[in-house]
Amino acid sequence: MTPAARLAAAASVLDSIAQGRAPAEVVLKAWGQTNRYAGSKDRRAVADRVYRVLRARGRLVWAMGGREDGRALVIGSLSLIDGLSLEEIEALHSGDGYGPRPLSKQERARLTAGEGDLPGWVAAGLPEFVVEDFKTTFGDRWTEEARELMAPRAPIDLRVNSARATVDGVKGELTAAGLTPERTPFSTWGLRLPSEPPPNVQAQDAFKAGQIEIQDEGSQIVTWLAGAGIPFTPDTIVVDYCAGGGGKTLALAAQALPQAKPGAVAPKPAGWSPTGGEEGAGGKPKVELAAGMKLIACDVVQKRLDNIRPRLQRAGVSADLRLLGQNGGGVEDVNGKADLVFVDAPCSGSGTWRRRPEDAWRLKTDEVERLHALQLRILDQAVHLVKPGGRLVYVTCSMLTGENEATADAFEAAHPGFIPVAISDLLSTPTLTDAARAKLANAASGHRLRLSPASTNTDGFFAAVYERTA
Ligand SMILES: C[S@@+](CC[C@H](N)C(=O)[O-])C[C@H]1O[C@@H](n2cnc3c(N)ncnc32)[C@H](O)[C@@H]1O
Repeated sequence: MTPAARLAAAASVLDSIAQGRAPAEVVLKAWGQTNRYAGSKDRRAVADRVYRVLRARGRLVWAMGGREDGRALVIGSLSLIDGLSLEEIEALHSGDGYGPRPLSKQERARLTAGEGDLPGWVAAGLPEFVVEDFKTTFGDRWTEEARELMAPRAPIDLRVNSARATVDGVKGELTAAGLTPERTPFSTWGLRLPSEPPPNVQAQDAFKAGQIEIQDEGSQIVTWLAGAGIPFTPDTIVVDYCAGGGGKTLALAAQALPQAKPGAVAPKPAGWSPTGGEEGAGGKPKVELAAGMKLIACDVVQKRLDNIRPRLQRAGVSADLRLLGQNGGGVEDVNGKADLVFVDAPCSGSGTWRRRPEDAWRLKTDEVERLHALQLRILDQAVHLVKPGGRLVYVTCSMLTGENEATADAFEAAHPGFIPVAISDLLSTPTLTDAARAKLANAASGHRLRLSPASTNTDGFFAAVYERTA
């Protein structure tokens, strides 16, 4: 493909992203599959342009006079991001071959007009209502938080399944496979890979053998805090109330598993083979949860629960998967019995915008209000499961007050029987490093904690921890 044809392709992919709800990654993959003439370098170039545009979208829309179509955004990006002159941009828009048609008079005028004084939210690259929220939450730090939230090249974090392997063992294995893993600073079971070149984690033997899962360190941290100090015995009941893809279900389970010894050869699931084999389908897990610890993973979407099953098998753990009704029906037998109820509530996902910048422009204020109401409804249902003296943990991967502090405030007002548990009381868990203890003790506000790309180099997370008193 010519450079011009790649630009035309990027514009059309951007239009498809804007018209639907699918992640940019999925749209790009579909484009590659239907345009077989595009080689790997073409696909890389198109993806690179698309992501550069998505990260700078606010500024580009502003520069192009409010136009939001892919063509306008690509033209704007050539000027504002690549720094090309008008002549160079015109040369790429000759209309020849599969390249984009020549610039219109208006487009030329926009490119020569200059940016002028940008409003703060445009410069920050986030929707206006988000910037207002950030100013209130982060004060002077808001620009740094905004910049890092939309910054490219978020690392790929792995959680080592400590029942199957040691962190150093996996680190050595991945290094031998040509990757460059480093230990994560805060999770003792974490490894971090650079995002470039993109590592194919699923192709690694360690992944196929259930030794690693892709999980952001922030997600690991909130799960470690949730499980901190919970005595995992045969009578312990842990409920992952919004299990979704099962990432935190697996991490909750991992805390109850006996750990692999350093230097030990990691056990592989039955049926495991280096090519993937059938470990997910037929493999009988060799490692079981600490005898009898009961893990219940719930969701309102059956397909999500179905997708957890092979992950559980690969990791060698078991869980009771329960489909909930919208009113929370389906777990009545657990009422008042759970030691830990983990509510990783549906949210805007704004904590992951560095990985999915397209979502920033899809979010509207009324959606945040809808999510806030849903989060409260889910918490109202989940509280019934917690036993007296048991723990409730509310988590989001959101950066927004409306889904974090506002939801926690409303929950606390409605449920005085749930008292705050200070984050500082949970930091001694061996799954956190000393660096984490120092950092999180500072970052916490009593029983509430925020993590973010700028403050902890993780995705954005919020956690609030409670104990049921009566
Ligand atoms: C943020 S996701 C969970 C992600 C998951 N914990 C993980 O780590 O992969 C929220 C999940 O809550 C589920 N959900 C939505 N409404 C619910 C409800 N009323 N009760 C329980 N789960 C619900 C959604 O289907 C979604 O899978």
